[in-house]
Amino acid sequence: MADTGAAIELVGLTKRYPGDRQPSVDGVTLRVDAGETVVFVGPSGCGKSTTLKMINRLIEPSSGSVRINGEDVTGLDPVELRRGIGYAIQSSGLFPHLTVAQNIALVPRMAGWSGRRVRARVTEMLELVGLDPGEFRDRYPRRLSGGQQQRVGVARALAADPPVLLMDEPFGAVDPVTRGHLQDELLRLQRELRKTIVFVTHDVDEAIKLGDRIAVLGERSRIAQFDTPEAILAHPADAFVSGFVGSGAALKRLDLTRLRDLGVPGCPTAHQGEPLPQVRARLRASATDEMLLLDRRGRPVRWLRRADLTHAEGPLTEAGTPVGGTVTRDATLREALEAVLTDSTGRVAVTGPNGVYAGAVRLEGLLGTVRGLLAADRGRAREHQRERESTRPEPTPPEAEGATAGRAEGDAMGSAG
Ligand SMILES: Nc1ncnc2c1ncn2[C@@H]1O[C@H](COP(=O)(O)OP(=O)(O)OP(=O)(O)O)[C@@H](O)[C@H]1O
Repeated sequence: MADTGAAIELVGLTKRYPGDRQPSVDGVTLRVDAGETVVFVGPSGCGKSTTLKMINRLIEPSSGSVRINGEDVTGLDPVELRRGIGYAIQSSGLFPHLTVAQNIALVPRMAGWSGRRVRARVTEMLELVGLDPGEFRDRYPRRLSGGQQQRVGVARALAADPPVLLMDEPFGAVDPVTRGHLQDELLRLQRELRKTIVFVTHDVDEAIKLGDRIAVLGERSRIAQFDTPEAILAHPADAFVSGFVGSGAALKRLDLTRLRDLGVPGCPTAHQGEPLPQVRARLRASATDEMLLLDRRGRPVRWLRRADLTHAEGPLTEAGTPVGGTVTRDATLREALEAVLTDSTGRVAVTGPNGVYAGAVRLEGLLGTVRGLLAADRGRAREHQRERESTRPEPTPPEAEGATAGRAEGDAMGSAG
């Protein structure tokens, strides 16, 4: 049975490595809700990994606390604690002398599961991450590609069904295409499992794609902004965040919404074999100049304009122009925009399962939708900011400011979400 997420609270979490004058992580305060994916993103060396490893106590905090479902974990036995927290890292961290199955089975075995239950779980986990158990179970890690190793790493992290999953650049070591697939897999898994995930990356696009919320971290893990990807793109809190988010924020935003989220607009359709006068009448009665001809299985095959129908004499299957590219209802707005921009007449048919007609999008309509979306994001982000400002603590007296500035900002941002 799936153990779904647990809330995580970091309170004034600080790490000063021995011999360092400055802490590497300075007073991080934030809350990750149960079942949420929060991504820590920030420049190299800002303390993302250190913050993450303090959650499962691979690194002991110098001060501050971590609470999981309200319980302070700094008092727990670290080994016991780590059994309840999945952990996936960039190099996959697989033991080279153990097979795939043995690697995945490690934590369930330590937790005392029966051999039968462990074997069933290994099979289930391999299927979950898209690897054929028969083919991969008995392989050693050296006989896997980088992407396959990372999948096994994720399977191992999930094997004991922990409510919390920590992921430290888990897809950092693979090519961009495989990385995209692994990200899609994680999104799919997360829709099913609803774990609480803290994910570290320095790739802002990855953060935008995967995070329910993103914590943009600056030096010493100071929280520069903690908000939804939409709000961060629409309204970066300061120059550091906008510099980090980079150019093209509006285009990045288009990746966050899929056509199906918006409801795909329809367009008039005709079926092969329908009488021509009936088809002409339908197009005349519609507000548009063009319709889609569907084949016997309901798949769009040709675009028909009024003039095509006026001159049509033979079967409709030879009238008009063939449907070139189509997009599915799962396409992101960016993919849909790309498709209409490359179509010579600025429209594209949308399909559902089995290529069946689901609607059509046009350049003008899509641009209007995108403008509306960006304006709504800006409105919401401004609203968030006003809320944050109204809950910000009273200004610190000048003499104490230097000592607590980082902490106070972390508190204000952390409580905002
Ligand atoms: N074991 C350690 N001993 C001393 N200093 C350390 C140790 N681990 C990390 N640091 C220092 O702490 C700071 C933060 O490191 P950390 O690995 O947490 O950053 P990061 O944001 O995850 O970086 P990256 O994106 O490059 O992995 C760095 O200045 C690093 O040199």
